[in-house]
Amino acid sequence: MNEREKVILVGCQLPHIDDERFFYSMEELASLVHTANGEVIMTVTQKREAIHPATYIGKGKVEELAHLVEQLETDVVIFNDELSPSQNRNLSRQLSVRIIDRTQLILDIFAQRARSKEGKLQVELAQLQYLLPRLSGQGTELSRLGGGIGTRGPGETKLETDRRHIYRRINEIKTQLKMVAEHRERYRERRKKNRVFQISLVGYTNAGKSTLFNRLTDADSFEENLLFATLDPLTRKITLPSGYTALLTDTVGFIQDLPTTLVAAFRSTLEEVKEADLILHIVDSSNPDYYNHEQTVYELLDELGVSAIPIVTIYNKRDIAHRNFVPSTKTDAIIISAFDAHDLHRLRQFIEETMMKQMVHYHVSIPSNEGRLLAQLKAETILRELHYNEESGMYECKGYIMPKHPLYGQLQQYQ
Ligand SMILES: Nc1nc2c(ncn2[C@@H]2O[C@H](COP(=O)(O)OP(=O)(O)OP(=O)(O)O)[C@@H](O)[C@H]2O)c(=O)[nH]1
Repeated sequence: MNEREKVILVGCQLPHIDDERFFYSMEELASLVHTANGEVIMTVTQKREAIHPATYIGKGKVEELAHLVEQLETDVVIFNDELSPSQNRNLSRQLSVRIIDRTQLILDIFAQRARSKEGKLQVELAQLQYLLPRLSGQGTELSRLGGGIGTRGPGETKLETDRRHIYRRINEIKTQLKMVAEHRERYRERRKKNRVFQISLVGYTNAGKSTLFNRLTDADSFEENLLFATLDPLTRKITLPSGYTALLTDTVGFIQDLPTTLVAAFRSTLEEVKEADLILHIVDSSNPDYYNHEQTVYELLDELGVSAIPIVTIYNKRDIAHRNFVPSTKTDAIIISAFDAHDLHRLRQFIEETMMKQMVHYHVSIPSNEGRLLAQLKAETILRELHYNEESGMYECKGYIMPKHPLYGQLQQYQ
């Protein structure tokens, strides 16, 4: 979508969707349009028993819409759902303006935002998969125009070339994606060997993940008041109050009713979460729909098969929390604002304490000539206490270590 295009939003409320849900989903669509740089000038909604098979909304509503499109000099009409290829065609014809559906809009945003090679490839794949059935829809029409029975119209020939081209590109992308995945696997193995504690940030889109990621890691990741600012996992070091460093990974924000083509494509960007030792679930406490957002994230995590990984909840945006907000999670939780320095300090402590619950306590006496071991304890474990005992000539160390860490075995001899 081009900058500041004038947009009319269209939504259809079916009997099983209550008013509140419908309202939020239209609000979310408006946010998506804002993210894509469009300007919403009007919202048109209709209550229906079922979607109209030919035009999505009813005949009268289409006429009303056509009128508005002209009157308001609209550039684009965006539907809050995925339109079938024929609905899209019929509506384009009757409204004589560009028609976009929710899937296409999300694909557009993903395309704008993808940064890594893998992200870009996945978006292109999803775009081509979206395009394929729509291309064939157009084809029947073109071939009808092009020639009689049994002959091949020019449109159809072009269509087949296009289609062959798309299939070829899809295969290329799949091969490249495989290579990228293999590379990631090797990288992951290396990280695992180093036994670093890995933390993943997950959450509904716009919850504040990138903001927290930046503030916790002192690195400038992409952060904006735009949905989906984060499309690719980013990993950086986080230093905790004891001086222990862990790895923190930011992930793609999730959204309800993500188009199926995208769920498949984007799941692999969440693969990193599977490797996490701890998941931090960020929730936007200022969003009135926060409870459903939480459930959406839980569902996704369940699908990913990561229910065995410890998870804690961070309720963010305390400064503007919604008046009805009550923490609803069964997990350990903390309420913070990413903009408050003191809260960030509390958060670091909270994270460290949570990590300690997964570690085992150690108390060892290290001879003073074991400088290397001491340095390792400082960097790779949570070292809570360290003092030199003059009498014994030993360093007394107390702290917490991951049981899977190779140092754990080594420490036994110094107990
Ligand atoms: N008032 C307030 N705003 C916040 C807070 N944390 C983040 N924000 C704002 O919320 C918006 C979204 O934050 P992001 O960090 O981009 O959100 P995200 O979860 O990474 O979003 P996606 O990349 O879309 O998944 C930005 O405008 C932030 O400035 C907070 O504690 N209080």
